[in-house]
Amino acid sequence: MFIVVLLLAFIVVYYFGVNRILGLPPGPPPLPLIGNMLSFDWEIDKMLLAWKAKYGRVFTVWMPFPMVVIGDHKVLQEHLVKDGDVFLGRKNPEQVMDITFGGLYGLGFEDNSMVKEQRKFALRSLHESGMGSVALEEIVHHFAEEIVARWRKTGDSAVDVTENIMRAVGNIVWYVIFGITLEFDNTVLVKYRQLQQDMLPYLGGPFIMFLETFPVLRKFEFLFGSPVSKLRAISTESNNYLKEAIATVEKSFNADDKPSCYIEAFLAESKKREEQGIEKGNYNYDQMVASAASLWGAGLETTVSIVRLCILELVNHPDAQRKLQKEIDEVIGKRRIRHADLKQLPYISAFVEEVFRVGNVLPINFLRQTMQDTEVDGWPIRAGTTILPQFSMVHSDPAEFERPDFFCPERHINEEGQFVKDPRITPFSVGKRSCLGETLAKMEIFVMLAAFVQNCNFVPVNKVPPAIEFVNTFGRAAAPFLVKIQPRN
Ligand code: HEM
Repeated sequence: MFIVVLLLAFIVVYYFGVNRILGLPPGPPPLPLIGNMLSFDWEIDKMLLAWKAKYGRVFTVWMPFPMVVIGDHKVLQEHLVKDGDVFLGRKNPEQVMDITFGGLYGLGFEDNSMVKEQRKFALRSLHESGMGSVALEEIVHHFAEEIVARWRKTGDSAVDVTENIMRAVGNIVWYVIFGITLEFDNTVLVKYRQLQQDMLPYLGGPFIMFLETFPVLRKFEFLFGSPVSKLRAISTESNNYLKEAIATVEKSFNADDKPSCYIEAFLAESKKREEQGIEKGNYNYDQMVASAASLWGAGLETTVSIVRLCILELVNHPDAQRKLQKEIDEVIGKRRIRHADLKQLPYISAFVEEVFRVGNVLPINFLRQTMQDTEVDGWPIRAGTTILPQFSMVHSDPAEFERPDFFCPERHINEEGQFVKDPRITPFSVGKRSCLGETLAKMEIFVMLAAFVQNCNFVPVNKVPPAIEFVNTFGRAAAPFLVKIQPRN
């Protein structure tokens, strides 16, 4: 009896007082072990906005470990941008990284001690080997035109646009990593992508989710149907695709040539260190494989998701589609559209900005970790605290955007008809861990969308356009939909 009373007293104190005792900002009361997980809803931003209304613009949520949520534009700018180095760390999924890559490697979930060096190297090498270049834009055009040619032949059929977009975006990321593209119908990328999808049920399963908080559970995996060994088997198979591609780059690699992709730049740095007798440090094979996986993982589904959503919005908003086509017809005509033309195309900029606002491709942003003691909005925050910079909450906050669920590119057009960039819309996040591929993603999305509407009309299969519904897992994407594609003259 005494133990039961003690246990109940502990639960009550924990429920009402744990945030205060730990000096964390207030938030929904958590339960021991499971935190706020019972309240979890995949409509994450709606759930978080309700808590923001109740607890303030900085609050604590336990999933099941505590994280300080920032979903306010001003606070994000004031702290994550101005104090970038303080918010540089990640709360890394250490167990998942150990199972899939043998440790904290890659770009995104690397060890916090190597983030500055590896991020700087990746940014420099991606730019030196062509990210943002006209040559890469040519490749995007090539794939956009291949898709247009295929779609223009689809006649009266109902088309799922996903696979063609995936093949194009997948090839572009592959090119950035390995310096080659594959034939459009080559199945390697489709198979590799399928393996990533096969991992999702295990990654999202309760056992793996709890493993991060209670690593001791790994000893009892036999009780849970061995999700760890299944995850390890799939990731070994998928890493083998990357290892084969790396081996091909190694065969033709010449250290005297300018690197043409991320892997060549990595090999060059590693060789330089070897020749100079410097410790190879983080320029090792495991880091190279995991970085390739990070670039693919971060660059594929995100971009595919936004391009698909552009098409879904076009079908749902025929007026917007006509405006885009009119703008392109008047400014560009029939010639190939260049990324540099964007300045003269305010409506397409506004359309993409609005897709970014409603798209929110990461339902929960990557978690950060404070590198030193600091304060956020008046709350003292200790080094090592997990931070969730949930910028997407800003995008769907009715206090920031009138009728946030309503898709309206005109929000971003001023009275003079010019596009006005809204600083509150930050789909690539903010601060020193923001997206590494922003330049590439924006160029891909613009070039593809422009080529698609210049050459095709997207119309509903029936009279009513497909519903705009989202499927949330680790990424957020529009549910499968079909459209009809009519060639424009
Ligand atoms: C529409 C497309 C994309 C969107 C919306 C997007 C968005 C994001 C977001 C929100 C983050 C997390 C930032 C944070 O921690 O706060 C991120 C990280 C990252 N993205 Fe992207 N991304 C896109 C495309 C790409 C592409 C094309 C690449 C490269 C090929 C890429 C590479 C990365 C990497 C490596 C990181 C981890 C950065 C770090 O941890 O320092 N992303 N991205």
